[in-house]
Amino acid sequence: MKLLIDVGNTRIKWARSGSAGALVEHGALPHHGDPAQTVSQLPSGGVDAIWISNVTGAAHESALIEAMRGHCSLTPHIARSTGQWRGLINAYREPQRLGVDRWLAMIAVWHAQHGAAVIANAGTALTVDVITAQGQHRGGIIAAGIAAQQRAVLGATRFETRDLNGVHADTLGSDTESCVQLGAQLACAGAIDRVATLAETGASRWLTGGDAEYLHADLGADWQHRPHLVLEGLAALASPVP
Ligand SMILES: Nc1ncnc2c1ncn2[C@@H]1O[C@H](COP(=O)(O)OP(=O)(O)OP(=O)(O)O)[C@@H](O)[C@H]1O
Ligand SMILES: CC(C)(CO)[C@@H](O)C(=O)NCCC(=O)O
Repeated sequence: MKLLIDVGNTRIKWARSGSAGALVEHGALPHHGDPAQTVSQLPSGGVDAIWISNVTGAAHESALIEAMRGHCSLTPHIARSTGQWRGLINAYREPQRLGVDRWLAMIAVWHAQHGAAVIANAGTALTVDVITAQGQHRGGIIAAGIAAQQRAVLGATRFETRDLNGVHADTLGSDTESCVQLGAQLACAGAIDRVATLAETGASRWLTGGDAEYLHADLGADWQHRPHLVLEGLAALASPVP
């Protein structure tokens, strides 16, 4: 059994996968800035390999490796962005600078279907990437995610707001909180839609990340909500070459 771990800026998502690569169990935990401490809480029974995607930097990576050695007596494989993977070509001139979570989400989609695609990851940050039918990554965008959009507007202005938790706006806002909420939500949905116009006609559309479910309603039925794309990409990377 493999233990797959996606360390994001806010949360750790994890799953276990069997020999066929399917995810059989999964979960998510906030790490409060200390991912190494948090991974020590993950289930370790029956695990014979560990694969990690980490976007929190080199210092956390070293701590994560040590934590997993202590927790499972295994040295984890650390996923890296590379120039190509089984016909998928990275658009970055310096491929290793592409966030590994973006690369893994693209790998998951390319592994599932060799075709043109738009992949949006709505997490702490929002990223959207485009690949062609030939597997060429055209590039993408990085923007603030919904919560970061809200913090940005509240930090740059002086109006008073009440608690934004639990505020959901599905029509134009009629108080400060719903206006701020809808502004952040539509900034993300609008950016995703705009990037999608740059993709080939007929490109499949994929949505992942902690805010994906929430954005799905704004984006429409041609977007597939796949909550675990980064973990699916880790499972594909860990799979033997066919
Ligand atoms: N139970 C939850 N706890 C915390 N955030 C949640 C939860 N459910 C949904 N979210 C939303 O998910 C967002 C974080 O998404 P996700 O976990 O995909 O990000 P991340 O992987 O940590 O970030 P990134 O990939 O940008 O580094 C939060 O901003 C929040 O709006
Ligand atoms: C943009 C995030 C934070 C999204 O998780 C991550 O993919 C990352 O740290 N990327 C590195 C910068 C880049 O992708 O160009």
